[in-house]
Order: sequence, then C-alpha cells, then structure tokens
Amino acid sequence: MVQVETKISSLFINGEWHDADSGQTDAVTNPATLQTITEVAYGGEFEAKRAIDAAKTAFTEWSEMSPRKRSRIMYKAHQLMLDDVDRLAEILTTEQGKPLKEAKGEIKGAANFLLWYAEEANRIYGEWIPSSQRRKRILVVPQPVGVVGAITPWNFPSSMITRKIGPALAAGCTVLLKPAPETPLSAIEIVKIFEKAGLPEGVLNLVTGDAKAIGEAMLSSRDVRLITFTGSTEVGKYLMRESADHVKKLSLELGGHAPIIVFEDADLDVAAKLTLGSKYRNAGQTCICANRVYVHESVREKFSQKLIEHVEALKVGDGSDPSTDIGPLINEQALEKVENHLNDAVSQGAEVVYGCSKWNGELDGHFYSPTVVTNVTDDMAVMNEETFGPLLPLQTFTDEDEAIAQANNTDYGLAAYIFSENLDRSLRVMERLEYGIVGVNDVFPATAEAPFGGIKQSGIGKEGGHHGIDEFVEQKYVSIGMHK
Ligand SMILES: NC(=O)C1=CN([C@@H]2O[C@H](COP(=O)(O)OP(=O)(O)OC[C@H]3O[C@@H](n4cnc5c(N)ncnc54)[C@H](OP(=O)(O)O)[C@@H]3O)[C@@H](O)[C@H]2O)C=CC1
Ligand SMILES: O=C(O)CCCC(=O)O
Repeated sequence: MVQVETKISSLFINGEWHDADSGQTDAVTNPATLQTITEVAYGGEFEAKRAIDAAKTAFTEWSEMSPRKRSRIMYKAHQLMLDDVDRLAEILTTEQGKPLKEAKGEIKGAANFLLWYAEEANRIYGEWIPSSQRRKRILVVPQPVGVVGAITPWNFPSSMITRKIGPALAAGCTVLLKPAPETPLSAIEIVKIFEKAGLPEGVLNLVTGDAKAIGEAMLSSRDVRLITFTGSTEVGKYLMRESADHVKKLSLELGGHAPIIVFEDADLDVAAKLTLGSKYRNAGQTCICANRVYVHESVREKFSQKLIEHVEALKVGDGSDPSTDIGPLINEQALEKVENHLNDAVSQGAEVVYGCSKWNGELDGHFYSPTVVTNVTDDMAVMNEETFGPLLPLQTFTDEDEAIAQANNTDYGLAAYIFSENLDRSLRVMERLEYGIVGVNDVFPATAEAPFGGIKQSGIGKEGGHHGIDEFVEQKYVSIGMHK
C-alpha cells in the first residue's frame, strides 16, 4: 500500500507549505482498519485570513493572464493527475474507504473536470447586444468574481475539488480550499499537482483544520466573493444565512433523497442491475444515490428477486482488496444513521429481506452489510431523510400519478431516476419530476460536460458543463454612448 509521511505540513498559503500556527494537528484515519494514516495541520482563522490575502494579491495577475496560458497550466495538471492515477486512487481509498476500482474511476473523473475547464477557459464569451437607440452600443463582458472559498466533503474527496477549482481557475478566480477533515490527503495531492504544473503562488491555497473558524474567515471577508460548498443541507443553510451580511454569491450542492421509479414496462434486468449500482456505490454515500425505490406492484416479485440476486453477490471488505465491492462507511456517526433508519423502519413494520447488520468480518472498520427492506411506509425516516448508507427500501405503487407524487413528496430535489421502455412515458414523467437531474434508464449522470445540481433544498447553481463556469463569472454590462 501507498506510503504516507507520519506528519504533513498541509497548509498551502501563497505557494508555501506550513504547519498550523498553534502546531496543532489532526489525525487522518483509515475507515477500514481504524488505524491512523498520518497527522495533518489543524489550521484556523488566522491561517485562513492569510490565505485569503494571498488569493487577493494573486487575483490581479491570474485574472489578467490570457485564458490560453491559464488553460495550459490546467492541461498540465490534468495530465499529471492521469499519470499518477494508481497512487492517487490508493491514497483516496486509504482515507475514504471506497473500493480501489471506484477510487480510480473518481480520479479519472476528477482529471476530466480539469480537462473540460482547461478547454472552457478559452470560451468564456461576452455579448454584443443591438441597442434600441441608434447612438448607443451595448456590451456584456464576463469577468471572474474574485476570491473564491471552496468547502468540500469526504465522499468524493478528489472530484468534488476539481469540479469547483476547475471552473474557478479557468474563469480567472483565485481560491482558498477547505477540504473535509476525513479526507485531506487527496486535497493535498491536488494542490501538489497544481504546484508542479506551474500555478503561480497564491492562486490556489489550502487550509485544513477548524471548519467553523475557516468558514467564518471566508464569511466575514469582503474579499471572498463566492462560497462554493458541497455537503449537508444543514451547513448549506448556515452558509446561506451567514453570507447575507456581505451579499456573497453562493453555489451549493447539498443533500439528496433520490427516488428510483421502476415502471411495469421497464427492462427489469437493467433496472435491477442499475438500482444496485446507484444504491451501493461508495457504500451508499453519494448525494445522488437512490435513497428509496418505488416499483410497480405487478413487477415487484420479479424485480426484487433479480435485485436480491445481485445484492447477494456483493463483497464487503477493505477497499484496497481488488475484489471488494462495498467498503466501510466514513465514521461511527454514519453507521449509526443507517442503523437508526433501519431500526425505525423495522419498528414500524418493515420487513428485512436481505442483510441487516453491522458487518461481522475480521476488520475493525465501519462496515455495514448491504440491506434491503420491504413493507415500508411514507412516514418512516428512510423514506424522508438521506440515509447515506447501504440501506435500500422498496415500496410499491399502482399508477403513474401516484409514483410521481411519492417521488416529489420531499424538500430535496437533486436526482431522480426512472426505468421504462416507453419513450412517451419517460418524457412525460421526466418533465413532472421536481429534480435538477433525472436519469432515464441511467443512474450515473455525473460527468464533466453536464450541468450537475439540485433544486429545492438540494442546492443552488450548477457544477460541470459550460454552465459550471457561470457561477464564477460576473456579467458586466457596458453601455456606450456615441456623441460625435
Ligand atoms: N451533498 C453531498 O455530497 C454530501 C452530503 N452530505 C450529507 O451530510 C451528512 C453529514 O455529513 P458531514 O460530513 O457532517 O457534512 P457537512 O456538511 O458537515 O460537511 C461538509 C464540509 O463542510 C464543512 N463544514 C461543516 N461545518 C462548517 C461550517 N460551519 N463552516 C464551514 N465549513 C463547514 C465540513 O468540515 P468539518 O467536517 O470539519 O465540519 C466539510 O468540509 C451526510 O450524512 C450526508 O447526508 C455529506 C457529505 C457530502
Ligand atoms: O455525491 C456527490 O455530491 C457527487 C456525486 C459524484 C458522482 O456521482 O460521481
């Protein structure tokens, strides 16, 4: 397995690596073995403020650099990432737990965001609008917002970072990045890649440590013009409230509670296989994971049989073992949440048809068996809250309107999925689903070229695609009078 130093100076401010001012460190733990991997710096307000100052100073040169030049650095970073995919995937698995094959997929996806935005850097076009007045001209000039605060989660420790810093850097913004404390090593590697690729000092800064204090430094700074955040809806709401004083821009990718609807005209083999892929990827810790499945009553038996056959074949274990399909959950609280959702459902009459236990293998980590429950009702926690774990509830429906109403009956609106071989129905249902992303016979929508993002309490703004750049750009309207 990959070798990591026992202590890392993980604060990167103005092109230099530092320890925390206090000398404090924070342990990074392997969730499969519960062994400490290393210690990283536990920074706070003062380090974050210095990083914001560095980003502010670097902004002028970076934003005025030609897009071609910015783009070249990003291409290089993309290539360096791909060249090192095996080692980076091992680091990711060690700190996050997901199976190596998924970690490799994530690193490639993360590199792809850099490639996509290296290309987009050259295409941030303005507009020339015909004026209603003969002696006037109207221009719209896109300009970078300024210093960006990026706060990222542990579930995709690499791609959630490049999905934010890719468009930020392409647009000409400079960044203070605060990664999740569970997974700082992938963030450190990304920063090192940019250092190697020749990114000027101060353009990308990293502060690991006290979330509240670092967040507060971002929120209270008039120089941080945008906060881009992926994580829980609760913290997203907090950032929104606290951004009001400075009227900051916000881009928020928050929780989801994705429904899968399996219609009676679905290809049940495809539906069962992909339901499994959606629910158990990253042990269910993906914001677009299926949280609840609605299957038409007439195909319930057949569908659940096929599903269980697939679930039975899944192997739980240490993600670093190439044969593992499901790794550990990130921590004890995550495990408790799954257990609580299961106990709540069972106490109200749900039937466990597969799984149901903390894993009793020989590893100490936070493992949970893939579990399937039926006889669930609308008021159970699992049908209302994001579980973020490998628990799959199956409920039946009898008609299309009922299925749509059930799917929409939530404050979340990130991703929803339908399985049907009927094109008319697929389009009809897609249009009525109140979600930012709809998968039709597909459950893996995240990709660099498409706009990923939720509605309702799942967030604001898009990441990915040419749309992803918009968050990092202000449109300056220039009104030109001609007087001669
Ligand atoms: N949309 C998604 O992809 C994700 C959704 N979630 C959902 O959230 C639940 C809880 O997970 P959790 O990791 O606690 O998610 P959080 O929202 O608490 O954490 C996400 C990131 O935000 C940081 N953060 C937390 N509080 C603040 C603050 N006041 N100011 C600035 N940054 C802050 C965290 O740092 P720190 O941990 O140091 O507080 C972390 O870097 C999960 O069970 C899941 O339901 C979680 C992760 C990703
Ligand atoms: O959980 C998320 O916030 C992003 C999902 C990314 C992916 O599906 O690759």
